[in-house]
Amino acid sequence: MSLNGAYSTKNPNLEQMTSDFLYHLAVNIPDTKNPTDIKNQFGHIKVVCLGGKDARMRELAKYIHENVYNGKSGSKYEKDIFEDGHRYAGFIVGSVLCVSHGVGSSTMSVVLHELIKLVRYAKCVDPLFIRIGTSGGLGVKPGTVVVSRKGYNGLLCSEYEIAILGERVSRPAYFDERLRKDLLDAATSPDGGEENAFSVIEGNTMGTDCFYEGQGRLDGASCMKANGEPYTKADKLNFLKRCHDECGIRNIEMEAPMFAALTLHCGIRAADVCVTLLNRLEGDQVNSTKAQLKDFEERPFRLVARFIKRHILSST
Ligand SMILES: O=P(O)(O)O[C@@H]1C[C@H](O)[C@@H](CO)O1
Ligand SMILES: O=c1cc[nH]c(=O)[nH]1
Repeated sequence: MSLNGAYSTKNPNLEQMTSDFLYHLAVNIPDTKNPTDIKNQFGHIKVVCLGGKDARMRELAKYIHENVYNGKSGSKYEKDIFEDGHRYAGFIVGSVLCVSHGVGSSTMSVVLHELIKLVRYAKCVDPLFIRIGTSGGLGVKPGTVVVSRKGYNGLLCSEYEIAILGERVSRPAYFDERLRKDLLDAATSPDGGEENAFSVIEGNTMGTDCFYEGQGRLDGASCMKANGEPYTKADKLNFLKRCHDECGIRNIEMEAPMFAALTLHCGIRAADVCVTLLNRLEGDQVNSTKAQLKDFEERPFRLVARFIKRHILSST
């Protein structure tokens, strides 16, 4: 399903707040009814790209400057605009904001809440949020880029569950269909031929709260089942095959259900675009060389940059 662009925060208390401080971004909004500075700085943003590492987001800003704006973005894209918060890094390049989110849903949800408020204060029009990440693949060649349909949690449910006021709250976790299709379209040349030297596929994405046991790895500090017995390679492969066959999961990372759920809840169109670093049916250790990792991490950049050129900048 695709959203209509009418996004909103889901918090009536914000209407009563005359000022706001986005603590982790160190962004001050002294007058929420008339946030002129915020509008001037961020009002033109059309795409917010998110990814785990500060350095990757800095690289992405540079890549977009060079490849989307042909070196003429006119932006100080190397300046970390959130550096005073000492938590996340942010870089503006043209109408794109690139922000790091750390590892996992808890660190990403903090920056996501603050960014959703930020785009709303800035009155950005139909901003798109795209996560540009890495993941472990399931039955796909390392280096494949997966554009997610739905996020699944580690219990194989497509939902994000959070404890709020001592109660379990569960929210659906699917990504925007139109945005996914536009991203997949950007993987092909106008005549329908494959432009990429790598595969771009759609699939479901499992996002877990743990890189090791949560993803069925055998190489964590612990490797135990619910009954306290160690799990075996066969147990792991059984689970990963269930993920693949029963749920259509093609990659595993640590943010998809939360990211899908919070953006959907607030009416923000979002996508998860992750490269797979390894095939988890073949192993657990991420031991790509530095050069391979650079090549792999750049693949989602290439897709998203082409999407921005084709679907965002061409319509302005
Ligand atoms: O965006 P990144 O590459 O950081 O995303 C994945 C999922 C976790 O955050 C992390 C685990 O290594 O990488
Ligand atoms: O296997 C992997 C690789 C990257 N990120 C993950 O969360 N899992």
